Amino acid sequence: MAKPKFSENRSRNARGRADQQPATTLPLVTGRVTASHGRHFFVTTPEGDRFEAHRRGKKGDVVVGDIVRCTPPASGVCAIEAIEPRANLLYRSDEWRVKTLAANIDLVCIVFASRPTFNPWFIWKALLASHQAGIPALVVRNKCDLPDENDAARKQIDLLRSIGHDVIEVSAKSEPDVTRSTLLPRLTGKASLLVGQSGMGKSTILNLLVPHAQAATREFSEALDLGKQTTTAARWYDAEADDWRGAVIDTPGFQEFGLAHLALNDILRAMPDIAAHASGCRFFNCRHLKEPGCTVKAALERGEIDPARYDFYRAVAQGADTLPL
Ligand SMILES: Nc1nc2c(ncn2[C@@H]2O[C@H](COP(=O)(O)OP(=O)(O)OP(=O)(O)O)[C@@H](O)[C@H]2O)c(=O)[nH]1
Ligand SMILES: [Zn+2]
Repeated sequence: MAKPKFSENRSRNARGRADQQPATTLPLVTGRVTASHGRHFFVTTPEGDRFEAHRRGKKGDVVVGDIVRCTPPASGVCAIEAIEPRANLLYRSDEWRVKTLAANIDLVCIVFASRPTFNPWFIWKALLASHQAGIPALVVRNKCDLPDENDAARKQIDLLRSIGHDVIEVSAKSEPDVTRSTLLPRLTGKASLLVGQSGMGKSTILNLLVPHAQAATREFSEALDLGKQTTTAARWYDAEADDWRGAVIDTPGFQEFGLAHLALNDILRAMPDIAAHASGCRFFNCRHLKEPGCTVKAALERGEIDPARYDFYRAVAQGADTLPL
């Protein structure tokens, strides 16, 4: 997994500012942020101890997956003093703004199924966001036991594979053992973030991989007195089963990936089916939207680009920065 430098107690994140200096002289405890709700966090140490944490100074900068240094817990609660540098950071967004989703992820698993009807844009957005964050992605088609009306799932898999994405097909509920043995070789030793539209089978897959996940969720809700309230933050579950080690990060109530931070170059790099036609445009900084003499538009008109993919490209590119290629 991209790494918990648990034993290190360095101060390179403290940046020498007074408000970031530890308020205690006792040695700091290092751990992983495994859950969050507003300004409350759960930090888990490498020994498996878990305690509630608050960010010193009430900064909104802690995200699930962070390795943090905390004051030794008093009555089960500690203060997060510093965040270790992150290997990567994924974003999500809602209607109003872009927010962080999770840090230090090794693999993004994008789950979809033929029922309920999936939205290809969700998959494509997740692929863009993963690519931009520099994290490999694995597309998981679940519920293969259900009929695939109009072959929508099959066509999607063919498209994704044709542009170089890794896709596996499972039936988490009807074939749990096969699903587990298909997933484990890909997930072992990694921190894998599960994303998917509601009802695609994320929870079923999570419970298959980390059987204690439900109990851990209950414990978290009780400790923070959340009741039935759901949270939009991710949750990190360490798996220490006999047959595998790794972590699975669940994203309940997940809405959208934040793509507002993407530049045109990022989008094209993550869409090779569009980028393949993006050489020879009349303008060197062509955005392949309305410019005359555009080779992407010409390829679209010749039927060499999937119109649905171009529509998606256009929607995302219209919100992107204009950087010359
Ligand atoms: N037929 C079939 N049903 C499945 C499969 N996997 C999950 N389901 C069912 O699909 C429904 C939704 O599964 P969940 O695991 O709750 O889906 P989710 O993605 O976690 O949904 P949210 O909690 O809303 O985000 C449940 O009724 C599952 O039993 C499968 O492989 N085949
Ligand atoms: Zn162009």
